[in-house]
Amino acid sequence: MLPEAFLQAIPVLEHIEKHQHKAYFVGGCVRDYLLKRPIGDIDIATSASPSFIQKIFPKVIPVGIEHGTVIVRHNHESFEVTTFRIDGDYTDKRHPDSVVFIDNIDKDLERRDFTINALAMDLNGNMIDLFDGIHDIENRVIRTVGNGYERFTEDPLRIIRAIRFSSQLGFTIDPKTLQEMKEVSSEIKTLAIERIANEFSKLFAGNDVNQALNYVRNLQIERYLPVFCDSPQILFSLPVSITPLQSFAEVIALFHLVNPKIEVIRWVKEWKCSNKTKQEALRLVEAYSYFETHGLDRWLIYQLTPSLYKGFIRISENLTQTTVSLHKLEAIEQQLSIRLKEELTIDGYDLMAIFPERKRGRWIQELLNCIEYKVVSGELNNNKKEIKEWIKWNPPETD
Ligand SMILES: Nc1ccn([C@@H]2O[C@H](COP(=O)(O)OP(=O)(O)OP(=O)(O)O)[C@@H](O)[C@H]2O)c(=O)n1
Ligand SMILES: [Mg+2]
Repeated sequence: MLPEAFLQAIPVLEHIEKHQHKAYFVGGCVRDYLLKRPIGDIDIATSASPSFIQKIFPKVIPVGIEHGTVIVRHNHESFEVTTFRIDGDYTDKRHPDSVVFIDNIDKDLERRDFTINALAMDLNGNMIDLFDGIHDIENRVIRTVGNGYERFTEDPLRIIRAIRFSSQLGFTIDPKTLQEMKEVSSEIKTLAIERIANEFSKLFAGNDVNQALNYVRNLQIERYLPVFCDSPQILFSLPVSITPLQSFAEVIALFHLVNPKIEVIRWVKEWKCSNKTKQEALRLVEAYSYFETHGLDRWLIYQLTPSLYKGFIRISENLTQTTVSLHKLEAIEQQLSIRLKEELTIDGYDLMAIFPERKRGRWIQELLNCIEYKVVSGELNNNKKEIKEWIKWNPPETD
């Protein structure tokens, strides 16, 4: 019996086959199925043209129709359906200049990156394995389909993908493939940084991140990566054995904490990260720096917010070799009397009313920050009367 993810896609394959076209599961989903790993996205390859797929399914999103890819929506799920194709040259290193649709899957599998990704499976679970992908899965090896030099030149991102798969799957890279990666590695500098960042996030999240980082160091890939290219030693500054990180924000935070001269802002800018990544990295750094001097306390937990607890734990684990328990963070969270500044029972207007003779100014924000700290750390109750009383005895200095 196929896993649930495949079962949901079966009606899509059946519908294509009903129209006298071939359809297979391909790529990562087949690999992960054989490895009994959780299945991510389901990719389907077919002999039907994109326009034919658009005709026979009611809901089709033409995401990359010029390369033969559409998304079929079925039962509120999305399936990437790509027409069998052979690729022309890749002048932009990302998209082939031209693609030719074909009606046979063999050549389609031949253009793919690694043998473990070049498997196809039909509706009944029968495998098409033209390049010994199953053998390589059994032996836990990453090997290119055919000539590695060509595969990596077509898309140099595959060099980083190979290392990412070694991290995620714990596979080793075949020596010949590794040599070919080395030969083409300088082409990495032609890639869009967002694509590299996406692979790097997955690389750092893999269970075998340390093996993967050794590959990165051995191939000296840092020469072609922003920030690292100016300070190659930072790749060697990490603890010898790190535990996986689950987001690029965590990666940036860790690198900044071990190399404080390189600011988070520079990482974010040169790696073209989102604002969300930037904010998370800054918070993690701030929290960890506070933790180093104050240890775990309510103020730390309050600043961190629950969505970053696990990231904070992973950063601490990498830097202190001791484990901070999630349970402990949550227990401290329970003690918090407020979770947000807005929950304070006092605001700027109240402060101005207490000191009517004072002009508006920085003192208001500073006093509010001070009250916020005292309430969070439990020195003051979040009670308007009590806070006012405290202010009376501790009036702010004049600006
Ligand atoms: N540069 C690339 C990217 C993808 N592929 C092929 O397209 C398939 C789907 O690509 P993608 O979803 O990016 O990778 P997956 O192998 O499915 O891995 P993931 O688990 O990350 O989805 C791959 O298996 C591989 O056959 C390729 O040959 N070259
Ligand atoms: Mg995939």
